[in-house]
Amino acid sequence: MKNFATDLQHKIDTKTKPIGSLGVLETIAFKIGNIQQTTAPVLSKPAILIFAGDHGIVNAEPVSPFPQEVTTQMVFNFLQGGAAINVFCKQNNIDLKIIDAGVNFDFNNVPNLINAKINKGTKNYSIEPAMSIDDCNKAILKGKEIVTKQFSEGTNVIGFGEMGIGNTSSAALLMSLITKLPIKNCVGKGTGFSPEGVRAKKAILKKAKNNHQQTEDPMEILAIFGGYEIAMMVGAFLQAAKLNMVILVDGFIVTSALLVAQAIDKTILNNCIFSHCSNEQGHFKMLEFLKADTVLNLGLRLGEGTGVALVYPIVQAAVNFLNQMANFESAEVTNTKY
Ligand SMILES: O=C(O)c1ccc[n+]([C@@H]2O[C@H](COP(=O)([O-])O)[C@@H](O)[C@H]2O)c1
Ligand SMILES: Cc1cc2nc[nH]c2cc1C
Repeated sequence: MKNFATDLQHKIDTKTKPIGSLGVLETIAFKIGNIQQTTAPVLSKPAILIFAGDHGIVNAEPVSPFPQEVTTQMVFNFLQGGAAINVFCKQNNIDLKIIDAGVNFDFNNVPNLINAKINKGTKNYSIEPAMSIDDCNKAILKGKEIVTKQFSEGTNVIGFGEMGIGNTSSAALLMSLITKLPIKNCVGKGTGFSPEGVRAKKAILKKAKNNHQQTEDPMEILAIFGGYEIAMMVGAFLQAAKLNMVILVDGFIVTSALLVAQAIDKTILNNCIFSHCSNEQGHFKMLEFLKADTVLNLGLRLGEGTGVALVYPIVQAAVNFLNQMANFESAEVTNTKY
């Protein structure tokens, strides 16, 4: 008896094209068909959720060339439609939501901003855990709740973006603890540090890592070194997989949240498509750890979910060829004899 995967592969292989000639689009089509367990998958109401949060360490140590207030300023920029992610979402008809996960500013019911604030930024993990386990859990729950709401609005394909000055440092620490790679392989220039800046950042983060009891528990690692936006994305990943959505994975910080989420539940990876390889040194090794192939390699290093917004038309094209192309028989095209 033939199984489902064989039927799906047969449908892909009998389209009017040489076998394999649509390359990565064929891999994507197979993956989405497999997620939805159908040979005629549908993508509905694509959405990107941007989680924003501040990091206590930023005001104490030189881990970013930008000051903390840029997180707040960029949240206003997202709400006004002026950021890169706004432009790309508009171009590709992607629903965009902005979430205050833990920004160090009182927004006081600013229209269109989803208020999920747990605290006004994390604590400085050079000296104490960034979050209490309790607050970290609250963030995870909020992330789950927000994804459930988006799903109830009809979304079955989702991506996450983030904004948080200093969050490449958190991401590097999470990466180092989960992959067991040394800090030096996980730290990069972030928003644009000079080589000297990166050197100092590595020394600060190595010291911060050694200031805490080493643990292998993903929840503890997240609470000690994470951020509210990262913890909320961990919850978002877990819930999106539970709801069997197609999950599009963005750059370095978003993938660090996925590293934590997959340490809690490995099966999440079955639902993930990786948009791009970020230019942040460390992302490539993160992807290698996850055995993940990416679709784009555009030298992106922005975050916000921009890789996801840019890859979406290609993902849609994969589903469209599967649903709309003729096959050799229907189009009466002669297939290979050999
Ligand atoms: O997504 C990426 O690969 C990425 C790589 C480097 C930087 N970023 C963005 O830059 C910010 C963090 O950089 P930093 O230098 O402040 O740690 C944060 O807002 C991220 O969205 C994002
Ligand atoms: C300007 C700016 C825009 C960003 N978008 C995501 N991270 C960012 C960091 C900075 C500094």
